[in-house]
Amino acid sequence: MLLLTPEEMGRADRLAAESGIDSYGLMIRAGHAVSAAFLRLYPAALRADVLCGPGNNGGDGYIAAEALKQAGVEVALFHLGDPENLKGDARRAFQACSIDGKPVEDYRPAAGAVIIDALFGAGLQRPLSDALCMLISQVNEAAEPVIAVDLPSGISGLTGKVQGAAFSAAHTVTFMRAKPGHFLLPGREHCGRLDVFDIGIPQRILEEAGGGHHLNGPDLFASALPALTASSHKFRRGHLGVFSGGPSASGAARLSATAGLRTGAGLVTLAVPPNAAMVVANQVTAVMLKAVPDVAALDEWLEDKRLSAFVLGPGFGVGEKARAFVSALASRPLVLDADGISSFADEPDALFALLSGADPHCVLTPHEGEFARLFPDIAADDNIGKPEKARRAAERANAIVLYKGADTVIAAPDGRIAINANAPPWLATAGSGDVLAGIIGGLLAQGTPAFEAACAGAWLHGQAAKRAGEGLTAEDLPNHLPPLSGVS
Ligand SMILES: NC(=O)C1=CN([C@@H]2O[C@H](COP(=O)(O)OP(=O)(O)OC[C@H]3O[C@@H](n4cnc5c(N)ncnc54)[C@H](O)[C@@H]3O)[C@@H](O)[C@H]2O)[C@@H](O)CC1
Ligand SMILES: Nc1ncnc2c1ncn2[C@@H]1O[C@H](COP(=O)(O)OP(=O)(O)O)[C@@H](O)[C@H]1O
Ligand SMILES: [K+]
Repeated sequence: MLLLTPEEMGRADRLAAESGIDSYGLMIRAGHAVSAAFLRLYPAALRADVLCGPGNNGGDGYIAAEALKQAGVEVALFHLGDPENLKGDARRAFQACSIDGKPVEDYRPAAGAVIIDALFGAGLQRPLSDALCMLISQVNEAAEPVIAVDLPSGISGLTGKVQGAAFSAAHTVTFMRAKPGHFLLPGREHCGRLDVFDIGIPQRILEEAGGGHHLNGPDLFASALPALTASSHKFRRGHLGVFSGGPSASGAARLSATAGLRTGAGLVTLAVPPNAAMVVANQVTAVMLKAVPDVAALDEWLEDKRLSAFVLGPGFGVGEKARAFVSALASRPLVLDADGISSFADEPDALFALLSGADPHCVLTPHEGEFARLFPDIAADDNIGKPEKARRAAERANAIVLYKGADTVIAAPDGRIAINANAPPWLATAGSGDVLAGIIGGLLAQGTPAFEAACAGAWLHGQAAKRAGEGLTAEDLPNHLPPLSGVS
């Protein structure tokens, strides 16, 4: 699903105005969506406390306040700054509002009221003042429900970051399209339940204004998933190679291998150091085994062109052997995870050189610590959010970067960005990342392009976790993957 950044939403606004759409009409519909949400969600509320800011977010608030008054609700109105300074549509909305307001400095939360937060939305530009931070923390502590207009004030719609302080809303009402900040952390947690209302901007304008950011879901990858046909044969379903660590460190690679097989790879082979062969042989059945002691053996194995993708990293061990193996694998579809990433901490440029020059066919799957090892300067840049960090990393590495976390972001060197939001918190369990690497490897092996494989992998991983339920362990995940033929 297309997401719009605040800047893109502003562009959509301008394009809508240029095409003859009445911008005040948009504001009226936005304000009415907010008042309707209040009436639907809180029919027993004693009062609506509407807090209006100095821009169009405040304008939506004035429209909502008047509509609630007309519906018979007791409304208390508070404004930030002098409302006589309001401009454009917000000024018109203020003038059309028949409620006398007070300065927001006078506001004290009271029991039984529902707060409508119309202080700042897409136009938030800098951290909030100390006085506003204090007000917001009082409201959050009072724990009366907050309905946020567009975004909880204090949350950046671009990055999801808190600018000083932010309301913890029970509901957020936004318009036309959600923004990245609704799904990125900590923004997602401040939004409560998110409702997106259509206020009448045509789809073609939204598509012209936006394009980079998407919410991850089947619309991004379903058409690129492998489809089974009557003539399918295991050799046509791809052969995934997964590299294992030594005898005491093979569990992670076994998890990846099982996940790759469950995702539909026709064949999966665990490549093991010879001293791990017996241990691993005792643990696997459908997954095959091959002793690959060194790079010479790997080069020989790679002559088999039916091997169509690889996973390297889970439990592999950090060091020279990993770097040498990656060097041999760099031109093939590859998921580089965990130790495979950390092995390049001292020389990330060596990895980027290996991956440069071809169509991106490698998926890097760092968690926060691994990301900082490969991209220390990007990780340390506090001025940008997670999607931009992932995008810059993808561009630098010429690879798909799947930046893990509760708000996993997938980015491609060409600028495509997907934010994944279907993962339940119980996915934070040992070995779940190894399963994710295997799912993506299984898709790469079947010919799914790298960006789509990474997006599908993150989404399928989240769905499997939901289906397995709370208390799952990583071993449960492959058994709960949804059938690919049902993904649409
Ligand atoms: N298509 C759309 O996008 C529509 C948007 N509407 C509303 O318009 C809003 C965006 O309006 P604006 O662009 O006017 O932006 P906002 O109303 O979010 O905020 C802009 C105002 O806040 C001030 N400001 C920014 N950060 C501040 C800070 N930290 N401390 C104090 N003041 C600060 C700015 O100087 C400016 O006056 C949306 O969030 C939405 O609620 C609706 O009216 C309907 C249509
Ligand atoms: N709070 C959370 N909510 C949802 N998913 C999470 C959360 N924390 C981590 N995850 C996901 O769980 C997986 C953990 O992977 P990783 O950090 O590599 O752990 P491990 O090495 O133990 O497998 C990632 O896919 C990550 O996105
Ligand atoms: K708001």
